[in-house]
Amino acid sequence: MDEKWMKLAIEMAKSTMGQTSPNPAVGAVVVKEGRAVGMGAHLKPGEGHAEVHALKQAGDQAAGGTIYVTLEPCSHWGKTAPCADLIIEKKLARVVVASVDPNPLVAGKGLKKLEEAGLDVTIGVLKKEAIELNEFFFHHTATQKPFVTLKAAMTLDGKIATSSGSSKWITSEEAREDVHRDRHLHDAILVGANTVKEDNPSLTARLRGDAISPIRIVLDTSLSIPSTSAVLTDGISPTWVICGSGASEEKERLFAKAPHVRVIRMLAELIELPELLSVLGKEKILSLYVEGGAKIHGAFLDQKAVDRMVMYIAPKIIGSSEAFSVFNGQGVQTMSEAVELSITEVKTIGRDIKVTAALR
Ligand SMILES: Nc1c(/N=C/[C@H](O)[C@H](O)[C@H](O)COP(=O)(O)O)[nH]c(=O)[nH]c1=O
Ligand SMILES: Nc1c(N[C@@H]2O[C@H](COP(=O)(O)O)[C@@H](O)[C@H]2O)[nH]c(=O)[nH]c1=O
Ligand SMILES: [Zn+2]
Repeated sequence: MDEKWMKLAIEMAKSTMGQTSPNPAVGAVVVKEGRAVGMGAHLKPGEGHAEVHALKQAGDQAAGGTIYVTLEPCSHWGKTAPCADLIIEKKLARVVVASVDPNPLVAGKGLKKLEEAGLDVTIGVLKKEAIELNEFFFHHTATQKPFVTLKAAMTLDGKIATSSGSSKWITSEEAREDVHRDRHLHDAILVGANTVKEDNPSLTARLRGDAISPIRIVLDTSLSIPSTSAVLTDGISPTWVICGSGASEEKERLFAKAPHVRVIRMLAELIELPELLSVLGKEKILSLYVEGGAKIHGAFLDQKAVDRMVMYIAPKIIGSSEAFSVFNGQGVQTMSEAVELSITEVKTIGRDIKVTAALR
């Protein structure tokens, strides 16, 4: 029966993915004599944790019951009171946890507190599913840098635009909606100055129904994008323009006039990815969706700053040696240096294919 209740907790946590960052997505169910008496998920950073919602609903039926949580109950004072203490106070008899919380403030302390208070603690029920749920949170806790997903949309012959720069559209409506779903799941989306100049993209998650648009990050060493660009003027979601140390102060002031725009100046002349990722990590960006173009993709590949590749392939051929391929930059000279991946998913979306691969 443990799996049945943990499955419910995981389903609830899954439904909140994309809205809890920089906190993990967490689900909790309180069960008493075989019946669910309380359930809840963490809905927004700074608000109640999953356990708090579930225990509130359970009321005094929680005493003597079991609580199933997808993540180890926290034991520290963050923006909210520690859940481990609340579980003890409400006299639960048993706690079932799917995954341990890697946050150094919690890591094992919550479980220890519960065991010392005499509760029966079970760990690891549906652990794999629970960890997959919070891959971005666990990665950021371990590295202090965002989990990087690199996404490209290409023709069957590996091009992202014709020699004249035409690229609308390569993939179909359904595939582009799938992209918007992935944008919703990431804290930030990143493109280079050339993509802004070529496509003037909005980089928002415009799903049928509701979606959360990520923070839009534009790598623009010399602040060269037009001040009329959609990302600078539409005010739909925050835009952070990253520039080199030598970019014009005048342009910086002009861009930063819009309330939703921030200019972040790097220490180096050129934007170095390791510095960028640690700056974003400090800004609590747990996940970064790198949408292009070829120069950006080349830089992330050359510097091995990618955790997952998502390739959309359309059944179209455009040919020409002048057409734009997916990765500019250095690349490798011999096949033995090729970047090795393991393909984790292949699926068709409408007439396109989506290939997801993890770096080995
Ligand atoms: N050209 C294609 C893409 N092109 C992606 C570009 O990098 C840029 O993000 C687009 O112009 C998206 O703009 P917006 O944010 O929707 O306004 N991406 C895709 O998945 N398929 C394509 O065919
Ligand atoms: N969201 C969540 C937990 N999140 C844990 O607590 C930290 C955030 O604390 P606070 O700033 O107080 O919200 C977060 O980094 C993670 O370690 N823990 C839980 O017991 N249940 C929850 O539902
Ligand atoms: Zn908590």
